[in-house]
Amino acid sequence: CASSSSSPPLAPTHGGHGPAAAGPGVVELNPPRGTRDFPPEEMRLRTWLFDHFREVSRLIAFEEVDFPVLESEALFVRKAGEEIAEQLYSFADKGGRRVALRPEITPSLARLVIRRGTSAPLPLKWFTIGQCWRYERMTRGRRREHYQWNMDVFGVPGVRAEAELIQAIVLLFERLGVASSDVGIRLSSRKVLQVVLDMHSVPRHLFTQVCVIVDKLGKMSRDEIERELISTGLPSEAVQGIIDVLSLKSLSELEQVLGSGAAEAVADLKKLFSFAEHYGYADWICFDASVVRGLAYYTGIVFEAFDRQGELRAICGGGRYDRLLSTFGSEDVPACGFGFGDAVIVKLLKEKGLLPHLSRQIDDIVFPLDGELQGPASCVTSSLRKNGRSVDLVQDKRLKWVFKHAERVNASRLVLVGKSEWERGMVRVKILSTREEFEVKAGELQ
Ligand SMILES: OCc1cccc(Br)n1
Repeated sequence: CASSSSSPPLAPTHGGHGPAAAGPGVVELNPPRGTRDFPPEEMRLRTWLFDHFREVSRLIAFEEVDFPVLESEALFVRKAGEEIAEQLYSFADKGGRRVALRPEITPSLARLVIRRGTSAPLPLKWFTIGQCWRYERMTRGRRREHYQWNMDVFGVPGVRAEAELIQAIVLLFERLGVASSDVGIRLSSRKVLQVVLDMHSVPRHLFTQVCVIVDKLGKMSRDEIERELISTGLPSEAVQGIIDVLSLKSLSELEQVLGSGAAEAVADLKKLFSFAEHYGYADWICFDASVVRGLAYYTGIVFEAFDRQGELRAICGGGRYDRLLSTFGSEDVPACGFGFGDAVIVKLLKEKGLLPHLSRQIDDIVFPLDGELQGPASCVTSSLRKNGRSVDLVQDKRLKWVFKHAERVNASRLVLVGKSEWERGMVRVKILSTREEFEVKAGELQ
């Protein structure tokens, strides 16, 4: 009940007047640039998608965790030139502390694993769905926030963790009606790139920077990639070696070109392909040496889901990060995980005609036929809700409006509380699908 002088009036957006022209004292009604509101129809789609994320996480026996959207900036400061670090949504809070709206969730997961220490028996299989942020100059008009489903495994050094994660992704796609003819999962190992750099005596400290640059393949021209690689100080023959290896499309080619140096990477990949056969998702995955992903901390298998028509950005992506925890001053724990954003998948579903039709659904509408029956109507409503029925108690409307409303919200029943029926302890029930109508004792209505 703030007085009118203390808060500027919100521009009227309902009642048919439309938003007032922006001007002094009129609050901006759009959400901050790059962010979204979720009105009911959008929220139903988001809830539908997140329910699938949750159900798949349950199927793979992952536990849900959560974290603050706001983290210490230090959690994300890395020197590898990642876009995610360059676009960090960071600021000094009122206490002068450097904080950031998280751009990703993996560092928070790692922070909690460290906090929990050895009290948490390994392996840990954790998932979360959370909003992530970036501060990008709006010149590109891209979003500044999205929601990401993350699934991460801590304490499993072998690729069977990656095999579990890839099954989660495949199960999700299958639940949404996406087939392996629509989407593939390309995978490789960063150990491949490590071997190439070692072959050319490139210092190890350049590894993460090289990976971040190489990940821009497909988004930047090959010449630009080569120029960026040269600018890190790589000798030109190393750059050529990298570009040549990235075009390899089979493990046998990889073995031929890299020889025994790639033995570990090839063994990991062969084991993962073997697991894929046993899980039954082999037709979803393919080896692609150009996959490196753009996060500095990946150390092994990396993977990303892509639309086979090649029109969209990666739908999800992830990989192994066995040395992230030591960057936070802790003992390392082998780990791998993926992030699955809420935007590209919806674009894919739209393109494939796979978006669900999600309308509002209410079990009962209770309507008092005149004013002094509002009390009894509330009593009937309360009893139905305690029995688990979703009830819309409608007041101060004409009956014609109530029938229209019942149709709009796909109500199953209309419960009319009328004077003569109530005096006999009864209410009138209309089954809206069959038009069947009957009286029932108010106390027995379920
Ligand atoms: O995938 C990179 C990213 C991070 C935070 C927010 C958004 Br939108 N996109």
